[in-house]
Amino acid sequence: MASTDPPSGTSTPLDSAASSLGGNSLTSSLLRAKPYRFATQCATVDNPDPSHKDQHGSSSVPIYQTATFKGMGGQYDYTRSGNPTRSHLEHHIAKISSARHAFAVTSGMGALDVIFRLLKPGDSIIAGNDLYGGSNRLLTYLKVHNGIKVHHLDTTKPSTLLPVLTNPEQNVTMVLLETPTNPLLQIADIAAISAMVHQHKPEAIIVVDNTMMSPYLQRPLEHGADVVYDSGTKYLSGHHDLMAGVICCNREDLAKGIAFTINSIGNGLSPFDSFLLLRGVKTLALRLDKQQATSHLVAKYLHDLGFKVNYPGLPGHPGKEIHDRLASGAGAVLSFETKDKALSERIVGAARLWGISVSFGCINSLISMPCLMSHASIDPKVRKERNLPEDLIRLCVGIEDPEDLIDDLEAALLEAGAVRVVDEAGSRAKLERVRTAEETEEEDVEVKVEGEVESLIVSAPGKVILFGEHAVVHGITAIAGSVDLRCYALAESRQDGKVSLVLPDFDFEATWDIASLPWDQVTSSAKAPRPESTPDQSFVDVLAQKVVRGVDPKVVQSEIAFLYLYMSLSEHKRPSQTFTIRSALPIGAGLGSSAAYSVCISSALLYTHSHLPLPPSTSSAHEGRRAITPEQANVVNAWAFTAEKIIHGTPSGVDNTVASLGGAIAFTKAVKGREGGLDGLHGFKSIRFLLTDTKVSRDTKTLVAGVARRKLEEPDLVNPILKSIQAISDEARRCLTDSDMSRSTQLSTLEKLIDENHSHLVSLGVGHASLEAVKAKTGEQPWGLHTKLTGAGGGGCAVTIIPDDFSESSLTDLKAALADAGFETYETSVGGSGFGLLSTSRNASSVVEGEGGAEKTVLPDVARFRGAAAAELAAWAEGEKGWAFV
Ligand SMILES: N[C@@H](CCSC[C@H](N)C(=O)O)C(=O)O
Repeated sequence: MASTDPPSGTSTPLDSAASSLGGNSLTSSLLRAKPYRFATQCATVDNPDPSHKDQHGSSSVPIYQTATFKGMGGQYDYTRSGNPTRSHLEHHIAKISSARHAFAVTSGMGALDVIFRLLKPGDSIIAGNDLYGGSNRLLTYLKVHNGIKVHHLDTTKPSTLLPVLTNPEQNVTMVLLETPTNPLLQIADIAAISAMVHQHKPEAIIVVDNTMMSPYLQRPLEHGADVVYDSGTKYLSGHHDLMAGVICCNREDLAKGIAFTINSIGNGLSPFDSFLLLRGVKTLALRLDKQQATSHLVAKYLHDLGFKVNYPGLPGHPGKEIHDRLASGAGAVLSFETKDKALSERIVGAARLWGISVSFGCINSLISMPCLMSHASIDPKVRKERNLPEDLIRLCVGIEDPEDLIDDLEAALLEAGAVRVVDEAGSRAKLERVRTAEETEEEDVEVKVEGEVESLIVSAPGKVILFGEHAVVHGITAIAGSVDLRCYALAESRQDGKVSLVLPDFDFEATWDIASLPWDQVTSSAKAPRPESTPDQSFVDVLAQKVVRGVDPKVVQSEIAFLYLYMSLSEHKRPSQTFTIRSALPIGAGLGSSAAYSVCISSALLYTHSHLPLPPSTSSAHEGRRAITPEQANVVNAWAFTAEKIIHGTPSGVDNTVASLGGAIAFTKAVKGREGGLDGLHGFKSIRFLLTDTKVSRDTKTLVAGVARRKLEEPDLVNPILKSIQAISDEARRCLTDSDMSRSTQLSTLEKLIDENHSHLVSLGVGHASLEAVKAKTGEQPWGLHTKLTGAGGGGCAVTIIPDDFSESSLTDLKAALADAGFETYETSVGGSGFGLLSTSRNASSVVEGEGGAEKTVLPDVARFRGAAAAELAAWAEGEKGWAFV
């Protein structure tokens, strides 16, 4: 193993004496202090031990072709444990890889095996679903023989890792990334994934296979990875005349473990191969520059002919933006599809200059079919599941003349019948790709176009604060629960390059040209997988100033939140969609309508933009409960919180959490160094409430500020009230979660707490005559019910608990009496499901028994959804089967 000190000529700070010199000396000192560029670093091999001089001054590192070393207590004793030629190589590799430690072993797979030995039985590893066949084979071995759980996930979408990462039953200790992947050249955001993994699983190690890029183009340790390995057989050596693997890391503990394994199993690189590899590395930059330049030409050539080409250097590559951030070039491997396996075989067979061979990185150009060669060890069924096309051709571009390479490829394409000549004039005949018979057939029947996304309906509940409003601002616990008045969003795909937001309840509709949206404003902080804790204000400002169409401030905020999430979650697909959003919740009545809206847009976008996998479809409402995992709900909640922040500035997070997760929660805000927290209250049966909207509008900000001012001016009055409210919330929490408490005791306890909390709120100055009127009416005989204001007070809504045995006729009478007094009532229950999802696609919609027992697929009645009055939406949703809920 080798550890690096700053390489000579790389970063020596100017000493003070030099800086005091003038003229030539200063200029020369400055020049000497400049770090060497990569190509120079490659070509200059420093001695790992600067005090050691070769006795003959050899220009090239000698091959210490010896198994043993004489004497005792010296640096080397046995070549398995260490060898001077290998040390030189390892030192050199560490230097060019931004690494403190480097190790050279006998192959790339040998390197991965050494790294995998950091795992223990019971550990889980996350790896990509597009990865080198040999890595897949070794992972399968670990799964079958070593008790290690392996999760193959789509690493191009970091959010898909979250459910496994945050699952307490999965002890994820390693995440293995390839980027670009082999053979589909897909991009994984090393920086985003490393940050996410380190946040959720600080003990997990991010390992990156950097073979495709080599340290010249990408140095993953600089982006947060913990361990990087390369098959040295490829670009590092460059000539396909040796097998080698290298491992780099910065962490001492990992370096120790790796060194121990290499010495124990004895797969350190031999002296002769170390010499050869060191020689190859010297020309790495030179070779790759040439290979990469030609790769761009070849990729463009194939793309222009009409083939689907995978190469991150092509403008339309879906991961290009991320790749350009991580790496300084697209590399020299590309793959393309012909849509016909036999045709691909003919092309490969017809190539002459392109040698049919596995591997890549050689100065000679190679052509291969991954499914028959490098990835043949992956079960064909698994290859199919992972969308690895059997017809895929991989090209590894060498240093030959680009014209010769393109000529040879063109000849092979023509001979195989993959292209035909359409115009022979000019120095190069004009060709076009011949569509396969299957493709032409498919085009006739295929209705789904590329870029189309799933259409679906989502819904999210509103919330009611049962206890602790206002006091929550001052660090007192609030208890809030979901209400079964919900917001609904229908997301439909279209194909005209436009996106629409339709809010029928506001009589609002806007359509934007997707291409004309300000995409340059979507900074990495605003992007998936997880939103930043604060929305990007300059992005919000641009949307507000240049893009939104509405006039009503509520509509404007909803538009901005929608566009912010749509653009942040679009990544490169930018799908054409229409979002129609309806709400059964009264707007601005303190029932969390904006949070329900935020959860609807967040979930609809996360699912239709494939950041989250759709839950399995279900045929009954009951089966759908808990079909959406809490991990997915947390991702939805995080983006909904961003939308809430855009709409409200600094919301507490209670509303969106209840709208995402459902049930009830106890929320305590962190105040003055005291820790806050948010706990789900589990195990209580939903409770019926009557919500009464007084229709008296009020300004929440003014009411909150009023309580704060009173607290400052009259601390002796306000502080004891806050203390009592804390006691009320504590008792409510115990009562709601005590499974031994009888239902009647539970309800009567809540009634008592409702009365107490209401009188405290009145003392805090947030009562209102209209609320007192509701309280008095509901408390009258024969009803005798208990009511409190909910939310900001000063008008808005009151909440009345309805005992289980309260008769329907009494309820009808009460509602009529309240309506006569000018109030609007909503019957609801508290503590139901969080957000729900109903797929409208052909495959995932519900299947019911039709005439004669035959099964038929029933699509949701979207026309009814659009046309129903707000009060009828719940009945419409009830009638639709196949909902999945949190
Ligand atoms: N028969 C070998 C195939 C090696 S493929 C080598 C290389 N990593 C590539 O992607 O071409 C095996 O089964 O491992």
